[in-house]
Amino acid sequence: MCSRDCCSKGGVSRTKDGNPCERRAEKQETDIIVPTPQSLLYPYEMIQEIADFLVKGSGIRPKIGIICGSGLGSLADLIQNPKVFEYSKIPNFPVSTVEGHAGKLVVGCLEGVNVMAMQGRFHYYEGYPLAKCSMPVRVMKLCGVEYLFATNAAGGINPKYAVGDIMLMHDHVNMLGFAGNSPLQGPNDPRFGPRFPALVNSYNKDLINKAIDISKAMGIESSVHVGVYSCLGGPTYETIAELRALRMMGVDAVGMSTVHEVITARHCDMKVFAFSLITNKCATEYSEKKDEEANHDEVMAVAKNKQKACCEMVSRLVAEIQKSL
Ligand SMILES: O=P(O)(O)O[C@H]1O[C@H](CO)[C@@H](O)[C@H]1O
Ligand code: HPA
Repeated sequence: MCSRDCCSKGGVSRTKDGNPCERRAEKQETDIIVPTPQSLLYPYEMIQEIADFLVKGSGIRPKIGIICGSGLGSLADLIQNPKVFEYSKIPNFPVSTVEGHAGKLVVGCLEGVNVMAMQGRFHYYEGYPLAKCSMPVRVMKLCGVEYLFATNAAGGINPKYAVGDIMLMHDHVNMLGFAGNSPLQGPNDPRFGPRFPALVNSYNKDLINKAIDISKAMGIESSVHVGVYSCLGGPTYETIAELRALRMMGVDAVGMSTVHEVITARHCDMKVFAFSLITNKCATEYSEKKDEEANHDEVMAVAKNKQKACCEMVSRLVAEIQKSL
C-alpha cells in the first residue's frame, strides 16, 4: 500500500475506488531501464579517439587488419618492427578474458604492408554486447585499414573435413542475427555505412581465389576447403541436435566469433578474407565417445600445431595484396 491508501490488484496499484494510483504509475515509469542500443555504445568520436591514439602511438596507418583466432596469436608475431599496445592501456578498449587470446594489439609491417593485428578478440559469451566485440573493426577502419583478415578456430561439421584442415569462409549463417541480435542494432551512423548493408559477396572472391592458389603453391590444397561458417553465442559447445540442424542448413564449420566482425567490416566497406582452422570434428552421432567431445585444450593444441601453415597462408596473401597496392 502506498501512502495514498492504495492496494495492488493484478500487479497494478489502485486507489480504493479502483482507479490506478498515479504516484505508483509515476514511480514505475522512472524505474524502467532502457538498454542503450548497441550502435550507441561506441559513438564515432570515441572510435576516432582510439584510432588517433593508435596511429599517433605507432606512427603507422595500417592497410590490413588481422584478427587472430584462438591459439593463432602467432600470426601477429610475423609483424616486423612491432609496436605493441596492451588492450588495458588503450583508452576505452575492453580486455581479453579467454585463454589463447593475449589481449594485445600489434602494429607494424608484414611483407612490405602496414598491418594491425589483434592478438585476442572479444566474444559475446564473455559478456560483451556484439557491438563491443566488433568495435575494434571500426577502430581499424578509422586507422586506415581497407582489408580485414579474420581467423578463427572452429569445429568441423562437414564430414569431409579433418582436424587441422583450413576452411576459407565464403559465406556464413548468422545464428545470433536469426535471434534478432546485431552489432548494428540501434541508430545508424552513416559515417560508418548504410542503414541496410547487403551481405551477399561479403567474402572477397578474389582473395579466396588467391588463397586457393597459395594453398596449391604450399602443397596443402587437399586440406583446404571453401565453406560456410556459423557463429553461435557459446560458451557451450553445441549439442548433437544443434549440429545436425546446422548441417542441414548447409553449415560446414561452427564457432563463437567472426560473423559480427565481418558484418561490421562490410558495413564500413572493408574487403574481407576469413578462414577457420578446423580444431575438432563435431560429433553428430549419439554414440560418440566422451573423448570426442569438443574442449578448449584440444582447440588450443591443434591451433598451436597448425600455426605455421596458417602464418604462411596469411603472409603469402598479404604479399599478394602488396603487389596490387
Ligand atoms: O573463434 P575463436 O576466437 O578462434 O575461438 C573459438 O574457440 C573457442 C572455443 O574453443 C571459442 O571462443 C570459439 O569461438
Ligand atoms: N564449436 C564451437 N566453437 C568452436 C568449436 C566447436 O566445436 N571448436 C572451436 N571453436
